[in-house]
Amino acid sequence: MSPSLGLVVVAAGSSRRFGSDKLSVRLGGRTILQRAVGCLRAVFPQAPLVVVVRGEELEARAAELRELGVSAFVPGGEHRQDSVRAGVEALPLGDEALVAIHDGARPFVPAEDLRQVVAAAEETGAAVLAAPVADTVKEVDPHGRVLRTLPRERLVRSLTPQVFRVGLLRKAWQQTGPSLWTDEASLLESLGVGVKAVPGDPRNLKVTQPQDLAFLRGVFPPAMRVGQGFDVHPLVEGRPLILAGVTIPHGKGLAGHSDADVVLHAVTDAVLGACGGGDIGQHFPPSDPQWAGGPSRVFLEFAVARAREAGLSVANCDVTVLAEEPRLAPFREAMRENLAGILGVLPAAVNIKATTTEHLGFVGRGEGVAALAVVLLVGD
Ligand SMILES: Nc1ccn([C@@H]2O[C@H](COP(=O)(O)OP(=O)(O)OP(=O)(O)O)[C@@H](O)[C@H]2O)c(=O)n1
Ligand SMILES: C[C@](O)(CO)[C@H](O)COP(=O)(O)O
Repeated sequence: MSPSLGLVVVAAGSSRRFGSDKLSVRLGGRTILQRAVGCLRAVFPQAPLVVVVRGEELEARAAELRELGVSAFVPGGEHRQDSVRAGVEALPLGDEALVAIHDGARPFVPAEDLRQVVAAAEETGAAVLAAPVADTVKEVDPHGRVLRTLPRERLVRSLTPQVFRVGLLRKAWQQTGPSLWTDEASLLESLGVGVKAVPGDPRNLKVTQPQDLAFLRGVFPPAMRVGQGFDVHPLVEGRPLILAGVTIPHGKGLAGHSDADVVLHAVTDAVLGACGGGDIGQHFPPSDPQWAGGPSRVFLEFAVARAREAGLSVANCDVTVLAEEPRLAPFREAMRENLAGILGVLPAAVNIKATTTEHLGFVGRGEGVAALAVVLLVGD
């Protein structure tokens, strides 16, 4: 039995007005296209879903959307309406079925809006989501001279999804010539088909220009992940004391497999912790001779790269060093700058504190140095 509802997301545009690939921009940790497709998939988990993409992006988009149960990716056409047609014709739908057509550039559709517009189309054969107009709307001539003010109470902005009986669309495509339509509702209207406007959430915005993102970043706040790290190394004769990559003159230094930079180790664990990347020993085991005596910045660079792969970058880092001696205040700025450089942030986003333990415990007896770190990662 063929399905009663199919879904099409059009994503084959050129983002000309935006200036770069807008559908790949991340909002709250997911791309605009992932969010647009995800809105439909969440409400209709079983419906066949076609995503129409630019020919050269077929593979990349398939990878990007692999968890969303897309039935097929098809190449788009020159205009949005060509892409819509390619998507609808790729679905296994009879004339009586409904198809919901959605812009890949609209990342926010409330589930209830989607259910309402489909329900309206079941009744009428053609329905679109539509938002009220808040401004006074005027018609102007090509020179910008106002011709008239339109009656605002009867105006709405046409959104997507737009839902139609497939047979109505097929008939319309047969009957019309090469005219351009900015949406499928206008195509049907031109043939006298009644289209129901269903009130939709005004936050269902189509990303068209870069400034549209400012609004949507409020709808999808960035992901925030916090991580903590802790490390200890023994203080011994005959080793340099290296903290946050800075060599500090002192009679003793820290013992360890690498350069034993206790600060960088604690920060590495904090970054790994924040992005769910395990811990330093897992990635750089002390049993592996290649890290013997090596600089610990390699470990932190690895952790930062790991976070970046997850779409996260460092917002700030706070470190506490526990050492009875030497006094670290004279080296604090150098340590801060070095650490900031590795984390890829300004020094103002890094804070280094030092404290003794009042002669208590292994730190107090001068047997070792400990470091605690907290890192905040933010997504884009
Ligand atoms: N030939 C086209 C043109 C547009 N679209 C899709 O239709 C939606 C609405 O189009 P628009 O916002 O105009 O996107 P772009 O065409 O990418 O933008 P621009 O006109 O600025 O190039 C977008 O999801 C876009 O990817 C499409 O699939 N095929
Ligand atoms: C379909 C649409 O999103 C409804 O408002 C709009 O018409 C698309 O227009 P565009 O020029 O393709 O961005």
